[in-house]
Amino acid sequence: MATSLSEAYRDTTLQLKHIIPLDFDSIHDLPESHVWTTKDNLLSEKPDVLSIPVIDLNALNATELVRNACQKWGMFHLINHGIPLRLVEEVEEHARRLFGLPLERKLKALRSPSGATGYGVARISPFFSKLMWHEGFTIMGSAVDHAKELWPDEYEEFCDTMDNYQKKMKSLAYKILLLILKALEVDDKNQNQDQEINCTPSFYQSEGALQLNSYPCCPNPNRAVGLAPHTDSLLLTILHQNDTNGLQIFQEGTGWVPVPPVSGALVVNMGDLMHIISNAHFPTVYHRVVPNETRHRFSIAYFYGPPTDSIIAPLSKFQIPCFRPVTLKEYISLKSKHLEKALTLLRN
Ligand SMILES: C=C1C[C@]23C[C@@]1(O)CC[C@H]2[C@@]12CCC[C@@](C)(C(=O)O1)[C@H]2[C@@H]3C(=O)O
Ligand SMILES: O=C(O)CCC(=O)C(=O)O
Ligand SMILES: [Fe+2]
Repeated sequence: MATSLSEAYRDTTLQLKHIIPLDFDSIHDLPESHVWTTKDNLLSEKPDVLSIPVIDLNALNATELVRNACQKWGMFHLINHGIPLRLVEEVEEHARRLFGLPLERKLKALRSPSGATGYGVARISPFFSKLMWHEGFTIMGSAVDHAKELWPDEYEEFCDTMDNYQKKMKSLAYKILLLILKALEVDDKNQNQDQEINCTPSFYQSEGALQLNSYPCCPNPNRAVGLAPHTDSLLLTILHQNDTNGLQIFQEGTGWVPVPPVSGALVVNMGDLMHIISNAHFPTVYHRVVPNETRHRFSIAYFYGPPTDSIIAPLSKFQIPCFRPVTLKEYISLKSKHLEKALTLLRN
């Protein structure tokens, strides 16, 4: 039987100190465990002129706009995406309610050491000597087991909303994937075009994960890190951010560029698997979150990928593939051991 996404994480057991978040409610000063040094390049204001493009999903030239955005940034804001604003607001409200619970209640839904879902710090935590000003809640499919742990008598509304959001995200992600494949000119000039998309089994089915992120107000934001620099592992990520700044992406030659929220838009970013299938034409986005002294940031990220046993390789139109083929399951294991170096290890 095929391995599910959560099962693919089973071999990567984490220690509890890399799962349990801080009790943010009881903290008034930044604890030493969360103080990052200046060499972590925390302060980096960049010119406001640089901004991620905003793309209308229904624009006639959407493919071209997506191609340019993916090449230059690996990221874009998407408008007219068809996800009802009310649904996005509901998911955000549920996230606020969840993270607003007392720590002892949130710990009832703690991610298990070999698990992938539930409450906890980011999976990348073991790669850093300092801890992040962040707490997260990961959902893969039904959230019912963890929701019952949080709210034994009133878990249904949370589950229904998360199911509905994941369903809508999945179909939006598929639409975006087809647009990106078109932007990669899979269908250009040669007869193989649609064949390549349609013959790639991994594009028919998919696996996804929903991550609720919370970055509470931080007593000393200049010395703390919300989410440490990382790239997302799967094909693409669709992100909603509340009206609080914090997300930044790294641009070679420029440095850290802020990605302020655009009202009603979702942020789409390329992940490692897209970098592989695009034969490195599209960058995987290196990004981080900086905390805020007065505002509590929430974000909702949907990670979209192929089934874990499908083989990911540069599209066959690229005659000199710069990566070797890999299954998602193998890639998850490589990433859990080597973080960003995982991609380099796959280079031909
Ligand atoms: C499918 C997934 C992507 C993710 C690991 C996860 O199993 C669910 C959480 C995701 C997340 C969110 C915060 C940043 C990140 C690097 C992490 O530590 O957990 C991503 C993971 C990823 O893209 O590899
Ligand atoms: O909060 C954010 O904007 C970023 C979240 C993120 O990078 C992630 O969940 O992978
Ligand atoms: Fe991310």
